[in-house]
Amino acid sequence: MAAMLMFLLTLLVLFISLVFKFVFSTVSWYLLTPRRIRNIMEKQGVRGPKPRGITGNIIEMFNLTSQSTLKDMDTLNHDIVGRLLPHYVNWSKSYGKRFIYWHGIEPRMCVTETELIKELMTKHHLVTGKSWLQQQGSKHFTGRGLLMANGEDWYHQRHIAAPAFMGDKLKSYFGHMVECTNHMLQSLQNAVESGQTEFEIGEYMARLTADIIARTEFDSSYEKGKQIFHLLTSLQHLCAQASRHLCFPGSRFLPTKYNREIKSLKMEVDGLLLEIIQSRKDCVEIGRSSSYGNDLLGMLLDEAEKKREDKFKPNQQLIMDECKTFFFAGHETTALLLTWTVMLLASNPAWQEKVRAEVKRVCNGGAPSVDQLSNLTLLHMVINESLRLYPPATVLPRMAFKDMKLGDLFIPKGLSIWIPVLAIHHSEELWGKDVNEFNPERFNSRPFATSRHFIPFAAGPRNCIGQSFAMMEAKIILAMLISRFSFTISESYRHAPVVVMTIKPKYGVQVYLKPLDP
Ligand code: HEM
Repeated sequence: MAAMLMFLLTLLVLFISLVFKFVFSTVSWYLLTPRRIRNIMEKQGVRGPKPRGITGNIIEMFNLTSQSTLKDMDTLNHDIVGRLLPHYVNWSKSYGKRFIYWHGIEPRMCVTETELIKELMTKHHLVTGKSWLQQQGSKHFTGRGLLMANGEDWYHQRHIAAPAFMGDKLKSYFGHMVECTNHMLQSLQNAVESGQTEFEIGEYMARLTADIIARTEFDSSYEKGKQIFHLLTSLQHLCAQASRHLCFPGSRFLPTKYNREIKSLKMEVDGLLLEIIQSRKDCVEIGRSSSYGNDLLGMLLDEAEKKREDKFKPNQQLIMDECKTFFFAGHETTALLLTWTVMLLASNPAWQEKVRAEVKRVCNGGAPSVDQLSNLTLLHMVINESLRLYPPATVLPRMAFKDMKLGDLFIPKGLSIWIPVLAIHHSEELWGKDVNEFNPERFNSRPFATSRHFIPFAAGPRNCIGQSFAMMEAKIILAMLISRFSFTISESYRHAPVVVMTIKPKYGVQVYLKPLDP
């Protein structure tokens, strides 16, 4: 009896301490820490809009962007910051260059000063990273893949993936890129021959870049991986709404329609990826193949095999997360870059002609060779200008995991620093009066191309791992497209950029295509 009482008492004490711990961490998480961070930043003169309960400023941001993107833009101009980041415009007017706002309970300090940004990206990459809210938001999408990894995990994952994007390995993708582009050009040609004149070029670019990433990184193809790609796109759309669903304590555990939908999609994608991974393993086990393959998936499987005792050895879930990360990061961003560039060239015929003449001169009328790519300087300038006006990643987030100094500021642990890339790329102060005009000439001088306020691929050790891959791909595709077709913007094109994780044309980009004489 006494033993029984003792047991029940222990259970009770355990239960009370668990409840106490839960209450304390909830109060600290939702109230004390945000309040502490706010006080510290206010004392340093960093202020911002008043947060509303646990939703912070999310509702205000949501209402402002819903309003500003309700209609199409009146004309085809590139003055898009007020449309896509209306909250940034309002708050920077009221509170200055540095301000703090609340994404739910997560404090985010917006910074546009280039010196601070450089310091943050180059010096503090190991003590800053992706926040809990961001990680939770993409937990069922790209999971703990490279894009969302932090600290030592990030370091090891980056180390494993980096060789896939360098030197000869990178050059080895060239042939695949040309082959996939030829395939797309042929389907455009067939459509033209059957009488079609208008094309939504975004669809073609999305399919082409999916095909390229599938072939180069996973030895598959768009057609083979179609089901995975569609499921991933649906997952991405759901995850883009995550912040609205994650504000409330414990909301991620509730069986809401949103949570159920997202989990079931994730299970479906993972199931399909598992089949691909298993079939690679089976090929090695039964002796049909001597290695897991030369692509990124093969490298990850090799690593999992090699480092059996290592705590950083990629497990099955991480391999699947990495596949999803590279597919998402490596296909959509490049497709958008290409789509916006076609829109810009279609509405700027003089530049289209200049680039076409350069491609003709450099490539002698054929597809470019890997060595000729660096001679396509005008095309390079056009791509940069497109990345400046429509950077696929509009903001760069970094959360401080330790107290640190940034310039003259003391940054407390738990504060997220947000770099509004789109606003920096459209700053009149940094780029001059013609900031919202398409003028690739501004990239003619080298210092501009490498300047600190041009950061479409981020900067420092945690920059885009696929930057060279993306630039090579974009140059090949645009050079081949421009030498086969001339294009003008269609009357049905509606200029309506929106942000759904990345900057997208809401209704696609419709162009008229005309085949050129060979
Ligand atoms: C025009 C095309 C692209 C743009 C504009 C772009 C932009 C970016 C940016 C801004 C980041 C930093 C994100 C952050 O830290 O929050 C990033 C990271 C990343 N990108 Fe790209 N990217 C492009 C193409 C690619 C391609 C082709 C791949 C792979 C094949 C790729 C894979 C990645 C990965 C894995 C990361 C995470 C790197 C890390 O955290 O260490 N990206 N990209």
